[in-house]
Amino acid sequence: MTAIELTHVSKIYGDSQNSLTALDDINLVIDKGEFVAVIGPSGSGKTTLLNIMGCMDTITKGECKISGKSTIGLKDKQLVEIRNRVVSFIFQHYALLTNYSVYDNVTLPFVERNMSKRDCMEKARHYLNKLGIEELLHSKVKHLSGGQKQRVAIARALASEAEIIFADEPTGALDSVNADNLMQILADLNEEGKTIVVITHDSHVASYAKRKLAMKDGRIISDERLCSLIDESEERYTGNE
Ligand SMILES: Nc1ncnc2c1ncn2[C@@H]1O[C@H](COP(=O)(O)OP(=O)(O)OP(=O)(O)O)[C@@H](O)[C@H]1O
Repeated sequence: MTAIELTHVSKIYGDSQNSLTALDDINLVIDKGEFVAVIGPSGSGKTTLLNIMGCMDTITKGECKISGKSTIGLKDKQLVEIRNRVVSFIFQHYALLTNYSVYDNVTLPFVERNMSKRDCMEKARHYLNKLGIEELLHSKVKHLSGGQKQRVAIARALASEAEIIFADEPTGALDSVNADNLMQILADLNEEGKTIVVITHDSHVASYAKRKLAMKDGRIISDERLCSLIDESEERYTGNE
Protein backbone atom coordinates (compact mmCIF):
# COMPACT_ATOMS: atom_id res chain seq x y z
CA MET A 1 0.00 0.00 0.00
CA THR A 2 1.25 3.44 -0.90
CA ALA A 3 1.52 6.12 1.79
CA ILE A 4 2.85 8.92 -0.38
CA GLU A 5 3.18 9.28 -4.13
CA LEU A 6 4.71 12.29 -5.86
CA THR A 7 4.53 12.42 -9.66
CA HIS A 8 6.56 15.04 -11.53
CA VAL A 9 6.31 17.42 -8.59
CA SER A 10 7.93 20.83 -8.85
CA LYS A 11 7.82 23.72 -6.42
CA ILE A 12 8.80 27.13 -7.70
CA TYR A 13 8.88 30.11 -5.37
CA GLY A 14 8.57 33.69 -6.56
CA ASP A 15 7.25 34.97 -9.88
CA SER A 16 8.34 34.83 -13.53
CA GLN A 17 10.79 37.73 -12.97
CA ASN A 18 12.46 36.23 -9.95
CA SER A 19 11.85 32.54 -9.42
CA LEU A 20 13.55 29.82 -7.45
CA THR A 21 13.00 26.12 -8.14
CA ALA A 22 13.00 24.43 -4.73
CA LEU A 23 11.78 21.05 -6.08
CA ASP A 24 12.52 20.01 -9.62
CA ASP A 25 10.42 17.21 -11.14
CA ILE A 26 10.35 14.84 -8.17
CA ASN A 27 8.99 11.32 -8.63
CA LEU A 28 8.76 9.37 -5.39
CA VAL A 29 6.73 6.53 -3.91
CA ILE A 30 6.85 5.78 -0.19
CA ASP A 31 4.99 2.66 0.89
CA LYS A 32 3.10 2.27 4.15
CA GLY A 33 5.43 1.11 6.91
CA GLU A 34 8.62 2.53 5.39
CA PHE A 35 11.21 4.40 7.44
CA VAL A 36 12.86 6.97 5.19
CA ALA A 37 15.63 9.47 5.88
CA VAL A 38 16.00 12.49 3.60
CA ILE A 39 19.50 13.92 3.56
CA GLY A 40 21.20 16.66 1.55
CA PRO A 41 22.92 20.02 1.90
CA SER A 42 21.23 23.16 3.12
CA GLY A 43 18.88 24.57 0.50
CA SER A 44 18.56 21.26 -1.40
CA GLY A 45 14.78 21.17 -0.86
CA LYS A 46 14.34 18.74 2.06
CA THR A 47 11.94 20.88 4.10
CA THR A 48 10.01 21.90 1.01
CA LEU A 49 9.59 18.21 0.14
CA LEU A 50 8.37 17.42 3.65
CA ASN A 51 5.98 20.37 3.70
CA ILE A 52 4.45 19.24 0.42
CA MET A 53 4.10 15.63 1.54
CA GLY A 54 2.50 16.91 4.76
CA CYS A 55 0.03 19.19 2.94
CA MET A 56 1.57 22.27 4.56
CA ASP A 57 2.52 23.76 1.21
CA THR A 58 1.13 23.65 -2.32
CA ILE A 59 2.87 22.34 -5.42
CA THR A 60 3.50 24.32 -8.60
CA LYS A 61 3.41 21.34 -10.98
CA GLY A 62 2.69 17.63 -10.73
CA GLU A 63 0.59 15.59 -8.35
CA CYS A 64 0.84 14.53 -4.73
CA LYS A 65 -1.19 11.63 -3.32
CA ILE A 66 -1.44 10.91 0.40
CA SER A 67 -2.81 7.47 1.27
CA GLY A 68 -3.95 7.13 -2.34
CA LYS A 69 -5.86 10.45 -2.44
CA SER A 70 -4.72 13.30 -4.64
CA THR A 71 -4.27 16.63 -2.86
CA ILE A 72 -4.90 18.58 -6.06
CA GLY A 73 -7.87 20.89 -5.76
CA LEU A 74 -8.53 20.13 -2.10
CA LYS A 75 -10.04 22.97 -0.08
CA ASP A 76 -8.24 24.32 3.00
CA LYS A 77 -10.65 22.44 5.26
CA GLN A 78 -9.83 19.13 3.58
CA LEU A 79 -6.10 19.82 3.81
CA VAL A 80 -6.50 20.59 7.52
CA GLU A 81 -8.33 17.28 7.89
CA ILE A 82 -5.36 15.42 6.34
CA ARG A 83 -2.95 17.34 8.58
CA ASN A 84 -5.02 16.44 11.63
CA ARG A 85 -5.70 12.79 10.94
CA VAL A 86 -3.43 11.28 8.32
CA VAL A 87 -0.07 12.94 8.93
CA SER A 88 1.67 14.29 12.01
CA PHE A 89 4.82 16.32 12.51
CA ILE A 90 7.79 16.46 14.83
CA PHE A 91 9.99 19.55 14.56
CA GLN A 92 13.52 20.41 15.65
CA HIS A 93 12.27 23.02 18.11
CA TYR A 94 9.33 20.87 19.21
CA ALA A 95 6.56 23.35 18.26
CA LEU A 96 4.90 22.88 21.65
CA LEU A 97 2.81 25.42 23.56
CA THR A 98 5.39 26.12 26.24
CA ASN A 99 3.11 27.89 28.73
CA TYR A 100 0.70 24.98 28.72
CA SER A 101 0.87 21.59 30.39
CA VAL A 102 2.04 18.39 28.80
CA TYR A 103 -1.58 17.18 28.97
CA ASP A 104 -2.81 20.25 27.04
CA ASN A 105 -0.18 19.73 24.34
CA VAL A 106 -0.69 16.00 23.91
CA THR A 107 -4.48 16.32 23.72
CA LEU A 108 -4.32 19.13 21.13
CA PRO A 109 -5.17 16.74 18.27
CA PHE A 110 -8.42 15.85 20.09
CA VAL A 111 -9.76 19.42 20.19
CA GLU A 112 -11.75 19.02 17.00
CA ARG A 113 -12.89 15.49 17.77
CA ASN A 114 -15.38 16.19 20.54
CA MET A 115 -13.78 13.63 22.82
CA SER A 116 -14.82 13.37 26.45
CA LYS A 117 -12.37 14.62 29.06
CA ARG A 118 -12.06 11.06 30.35
CA ASP A 119 -11.09 9.67 26.93
CA CYS A 120 -8.61 12.53 26.44
CA MET A 121 -6.98 11.75 29.77
CA GLU A 122 -6.86 8.03 29.04
CA LYS A 123 -5.22 8.54 25.66
CA ALA A 124 -2.78 11.17 26.98
CA ARG A 125 -1.69 8.80 29.75
CA HIS A 126 -1.39 5.93 27.27
CA TYR A 127 0.94 7.78 24.89
CA LEU A 128 2.99 9.46 27.61
CA ASN A 129 3.41 6.08 29.26
CA LYS A 130 4.57 4.64 25.94
CA LEU A 131 7.30 7.28 25.89
CA GLY A 132 8.17 6.80 29.57
CA ILE A 133 7.06 10.26 30.70
CA GLU A 134 3.59 9.71 32.18
CA GLU A 135 4.71 11.45 35.37
CA LEU A 136 5.09 14.70 33.40
CA LEU A 137 1.36 14.82 32.57
CA HIS A 138 0.67 17.97 34.59
CA SER A 139 4.07 19.66 34.16
CA LYS A 140 4.38 22.88 32.21
CA VAL A 141 6.30 22.32 28.99
CA LYS A 142 8.59 25.29 29.71
CA HIS A 143 10.02 23.44 32.72
CA LEU A 144 11.06 20.36 30.73
CA SER A 145 14.47 19.40 29.28
CA GLY A 146 15.00 19.22 25.50
CA GLY A 147 14.79 15.42 25.49
CA GLN A 148 11.55 15.51 27.50
CA LYS A 149 10.06 18.16 25.20
CA GLN A 150 10.83 16.05 22.14
CA ARG A 151 9.14 13.03 23.79
CA VAL A 152 6.08 15.19 24.43
CA ALA A 153 6.14 16.21 20.76
CA ILE A 154 6.25 12.54 19.76
CA ALA A 155 3.42 11.71 22.17
CA ARG A 156 1.36 14.47 20.54
CA ALA A 157 2.18 13.09 17.08
CA LEU A 158 1.08 9.63 18.24
CA ALA A 159 -2.05 10.95 19.90
CA SER A 160 -3.28 12.16 16.53
CA GLU A 161 -3.19 8.47 15.53
CA ALA A 162 -1.92 9.47 12.12
CA GLU A 163 -0.36 6.74 10.04
CA ILE A 164 2.48 8.90 8.71
CA ILE A 165 4.96 10.78 10.92
CA PHE A 166 7.15 13.50 9.40
CA ALA A 167 10.12 14.65 11.44
CA ASP A 168 12.14 17.71 10.37
CA GLU A 169 15.58 17.60 12.02
CA PRO A 170 14.02 16.07 15.17
CA THR A 171 17.39 15.57 16.87
CA GLY A 172 18.78 19.00 15.94
CA ALA A 173 18.36 20.45 19.42
CA LEU A 174 19.29 17.28 21.35
CA ASP A 175 22.57 15.90 22.73
CA SER A 176 23.80 12.63 21.25
CA VAL A 177 22.30 10.40 23.98
CA ASN A 178 18.85 11.97 23.65
CA ALA A 179 19.21 11.93 19.85
CA ASP A 180 19.88 8.18 19.90
CA ASN A 181 16.96 7.62 22.30
CA LEU A 182 14.66 9.57 20.03
CA MET A 183 15.73 7.70 16.91
CA GLN A 184 15.26 4.38 18.72
CA ILE A 185 11.70 5.48 19.62
CA LEU A 186 11.04 6.29 15.95
CA ALA A 187 12.54 2.94 14.90
CA ASP A 188 10.26 1.15 17.39
CA LEU A 189 7.21 3.05 16.10
CA ASN A 190 8.19 2.04 12.58
CA GLU A 191 8.36 -1.60 13.71
CA GLU A 192 4.79 -1.15 14.96
CA GLY A 193 3.75 -0.08 11.46
CA LYS A 194 4.04 3.72 11.32
CA THR A 195 5.38 5.26 8.14
CA ILE A 196 8.19 7.61 9.12
CA VAL A 197 10.03 10.24 7.08
CA VAL A 198 12.92 12.03 8.80
CA ILE A 199 14.92 14.94 7.48
CA THR A 200 18.42 15.09 8.86
CA HIS A 201 21.88 16.50 8.25
CA ASP A 202 23.35 13.78 10.44
CA SER A 203 24.42 10.50 8.79
CA HIS A 204 24.28 8.67 12.14
CA VAL A 205 20.64 9.73 12.56
CA ALA A 206 19.95 8.67 8.97
CA SER A 207 21.43 5.23 9.69
CA TYR A 208 18.32 4.35 11.74
CA ALA A 209 16.18 4.53 8.59
CA LYS A 210 15.72 1.65 6.16
CA ARG A 211 15.77 3.86 3.09
CA LYS A 212 17.91 6.91 2.42
CA LEU A 213 17.02 9.60 -0.11
CA ALA A 214 19.71 12.14 -0.95
CA MET A 215 18.69 15.52 -2.36
CA LYS A 216 20.62 18.14 -4.26
CA ASP A 217 19.36 21.27 -6.01
CA GLY A 218 15.72 20.25 -5.63
CA ARG A 219 16.21 16.74 -7.03
CA ILE A 220 16.52 13.28 -5.54
CA ILE A 221 20.00 12.18 -6.58
CA SER A 222 20.07 8.81 -4.84
CA ASP A 223 17.57 6.40 -3.33
CA GLU A 224 19.17 3.68 -1.24
CA ARG A 225 17.25 0.88 0.47
CA LEU A 226 19.09 -0.57 3.41
CA CYS A 227 16.67 -3.20 4.74
CA SER A 228 17.19 -5.67 1.91
CA LEU A 229 20.94 -5.71 2.63
CA ILE A 230 20.26 -6.50 6.30
CA ASP A 231 17.71 -9.17 5.39
CA GLU A 232 20.16 -10.80 2.98
CA SER A 233 22.97 -10.84 5.54
CA GLU A 234 20.61 -12.28 8.16
CA GLU A 235 19.58 -14.98 5.70
CA ARG A 236 23.22 -15.81 4.97
CA TYR A 237 23.98 -15.94 8.71
CA THR A 238 21.02 -18.23 9.39
CA GLY A 239 22.09 -20.41 6.47
CA ASN A 240 25.56 -20.94 7.96
CA GLU A 241 24.27 -22.08 11.31
N1 LIG B 1 8.90 30.43 1.32
C1 LIG B 1 9.94 30.48 0.50
N2 LIG B 1 10.09 31.48 -0.39
C2 LIG B 1 11.13 31.52 -1.24
N3 LIG B 1 12.12 30.59 -1.28
C3 LIG B 1 12.04 29.59 -0.40
C4 LIG B 1 10.96 29.47 0.54
N4 LIG B 1 11.16 28.34 1.28
C5 LIG B 1 12.30 27.80 0.83
N5 LIG B 1 12.84 28.53 -0.17
C6 LIG B 1 14.05 28.23 -0.92
O1 LIG B 1 13.90 26.93 -1.48
C7 LIG B 1 15.13 26.23 -1.44
C8 LIG B 1 14.94 24.92 -0.69
O2 LIG B 1 14.72 25.24 0.68
P1 LIG B 1 14.47 24.13 1.80
O3 LIG B 1 14.21 24.84 3.08
O4 LIG B 1 13.47 23.19 1.32
O5 LIG B 1 15.89 23.41 1.84
P2 LIG B 1 16.49 22.44 2.94
O6 LIG B 1 17.24 21.39 2.20
O7 LIG B 1 15.44 22.00 3.87
O8 LIG B 1 17.51 23.41 3.70
P3 LIG B 1 17.97 23.38 5.24
O9 LIG B 1 18.70 22.10 5.44
O10 LIG B 1 18.88 24.58 5.34
O11 LIG B 1 16.73 23.52 6.08
C9 LIG B 1 16.15 27.16 -0.79
O12 LIG B 1 16.88 27.81 -1.81
C10 LIG B 1 15.29 28.15 -0.05
O13 LIG B 1 15.93 29.40 0.07
